[in-house]
Amino acid sequence: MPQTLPIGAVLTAQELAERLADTATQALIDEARLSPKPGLVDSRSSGAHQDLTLDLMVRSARSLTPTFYALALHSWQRPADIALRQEVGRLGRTGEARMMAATGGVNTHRGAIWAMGLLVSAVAMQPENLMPQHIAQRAAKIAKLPDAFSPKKFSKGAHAVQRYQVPGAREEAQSGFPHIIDCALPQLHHSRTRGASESEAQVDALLAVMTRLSDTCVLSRGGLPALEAMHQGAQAVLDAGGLQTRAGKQRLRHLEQQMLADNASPGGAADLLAATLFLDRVSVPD
Ligand SMILES: CC(C)(COP(=O)(O)OP(=O)(O)OC[C@H]1O[C@@H](n2cnc3c(N)ncnc32)[C@H](O[C@H]2O[C@H](COP(=O)(O)OP(=O)(O)OP(=O)(O)O)[C@@H](O)[C@H]2O)[C@@H]1O)[C@@H](O)C(=O)NCCC(=O)NCCS
Ligand SMILES: Nc1ncnc2[nH]cnc12
Repeated sequence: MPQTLPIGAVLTAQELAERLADTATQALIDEARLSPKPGLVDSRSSGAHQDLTLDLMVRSARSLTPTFYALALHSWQRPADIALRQEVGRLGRTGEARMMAATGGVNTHRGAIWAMGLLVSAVAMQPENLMPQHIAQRAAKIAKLPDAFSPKKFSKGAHAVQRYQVPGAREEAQSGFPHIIDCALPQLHHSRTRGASESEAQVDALLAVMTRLSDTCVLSRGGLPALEAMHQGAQAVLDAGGLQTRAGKQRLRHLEQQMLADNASPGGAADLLAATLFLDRVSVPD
């Protein structure tokens, strides 16, 4: 069962930062190991990826602990203002550089650094207010502020957002992580309540995100047909009762075959699942 993090006003900034950094890192590792995940790296295979392995994902996650620690420490009891936005942006870019150094230049967790980094900051800003929706709203406030030092360079995500006129990673954060708050967390709780095992409940939470997210990784690799196939396939698994049921497992195998045929990987949904696991472990219920 997931550990509840006993965060309280009694923790020093350093103690809180250490706990948040460890919890964020573990959430990334748990996401990477979770199986079966269609198209993604998991404990069975590298999914649709040629340049990723589970070992690389775990190494990448571990390289990010100091970044999450620094984000928490610098955000401790601070308001969401331009100064904090710039600090968070600088630390996030340092994290991206650490990740690239740890993986030999492979992008394993860029989207995760963004989502998890903002949520780690948001917890540390107000550690006495730990309702998931409130944490996500604080993260959104930082994400909406401009970062004058952000380099203007090409990204596949920004290209997909423009080409398909859909929200991407930036917009997900700016709108308060609706796919975590309205899809993944409720599904996680629902599946647990229905008696699913912890890993089945986590896969169901991933699928709940995959039913609706405009995942720019899927769009970049397979365009709109691949995205629509993912939405429908993930919904079909949940309609059959999720991973807990025989029919759900069968439909998941079908979704996986479809995604591999499309060369599609829901990297954005995976990042949001990791962020969901983090929030599930540090927040208090609404
Ligand atoms: C705001 C940034 C996230 C930059 O965003 P942008 O869209 O411009 O850039 P991308 O570099 O494309 O990164 C976006 C990543 O976000 C994930 N994602 C995709 N869709 C969504 C969505 N709808 N909602 C949320 N998250 C989403 C996804 O990350 C995962 O996929 C990565 C692998 O992607 P890619 O390199 O395309 O890989 P492949 O398909 O495998 O490539 P090939 O093999 O085909 O070559 C992986 O990293 C996952 O994490 C998107 O990739 C943000 O980065 C930013 O502005 N940062 C600046 C620093 C900052 O301000 N930080 C503050 C907080 S710490
Ligand atoms: N498990 C995973 N496989 C591929 N890309 C990812 N991005 C984040 N988690 C991932």
